[in-house]
Amino acid sequence: MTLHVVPSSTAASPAVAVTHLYRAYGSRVVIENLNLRIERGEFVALLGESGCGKTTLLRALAGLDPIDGGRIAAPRRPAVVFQEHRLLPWDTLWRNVALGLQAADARERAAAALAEVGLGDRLDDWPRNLSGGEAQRVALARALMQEPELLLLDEPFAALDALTRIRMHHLVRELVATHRPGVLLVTHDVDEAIALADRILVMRDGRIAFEHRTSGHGARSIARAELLAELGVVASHPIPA
Ligand SMILES: Nc1ncnc2c1ncn2[C@@H]1O[C@H](COP(=O)(O)OP(=O)(O)OP(=O)(O)O)[C@@H](O)[C@H]1O
Repeated sequence: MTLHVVPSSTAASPAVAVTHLYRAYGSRVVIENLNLRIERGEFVALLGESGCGKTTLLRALAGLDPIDGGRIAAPRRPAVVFQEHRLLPWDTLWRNVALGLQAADARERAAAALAEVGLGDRLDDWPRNLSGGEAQRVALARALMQEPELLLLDEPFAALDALTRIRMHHLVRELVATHRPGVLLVTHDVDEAIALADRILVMRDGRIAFEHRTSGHGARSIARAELLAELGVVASHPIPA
């Protein structure tokens, strides 16, 4: 438990640079010599079998867990959106988004962030009145308030119904195009990764074992087959088209 997230300096620096990362729980090594660089404005998705260490990596990048070796260089503390919204039930939506910000314009800034996610008319509403999709919109607004250089998304759409998930995909693409943070999305959904990411990583044996750059629709079906094979999902009975 030695090194941790250290600030990186120049404007040209990436959203995050990870070198030789190592993390173990007792004798169980989960991350070993992992290297990863995400540029600002770049959308990266991380796939991998259950238990391969995706959440462990994300929590280390977020500064929520210690690391046992290597280096994580980030210009600023990353913002995180989890699968569950983690809103405070006793605070109104704008106060949840403002995160205790004491500035005189805190309400105004929270209102702008909520407007960006389509909830500009719900400032004084309460988390209990939100649908699952709306709650995740508020969680995204709260993350954007931090003006992150790196946005970490830990399966934020997994609990949503299919249509809401597609709407959220459009929204998150828009927000990333506007604010240009680097993004790391942990997901189990190969199609979600293909729909959203510029670059898809597969984690295995504690490191990044495979990398795919998405480019245009023609390449997407190839990418899907390739990614499923990397994830060890091989159809013994191909589904007819
Ligand atoms: N606090 C902990 N103490 C001990 N072992 C842990 C702890 N957290 C995670 N692990 C172990 O580390 C490994 C990686 O877990 P992690 O949650 O990072 O995997 P994951 O890829 O995110 O899995 P999933 O896709 O199922 O969420 C697992 O074997 C898990 O049991």
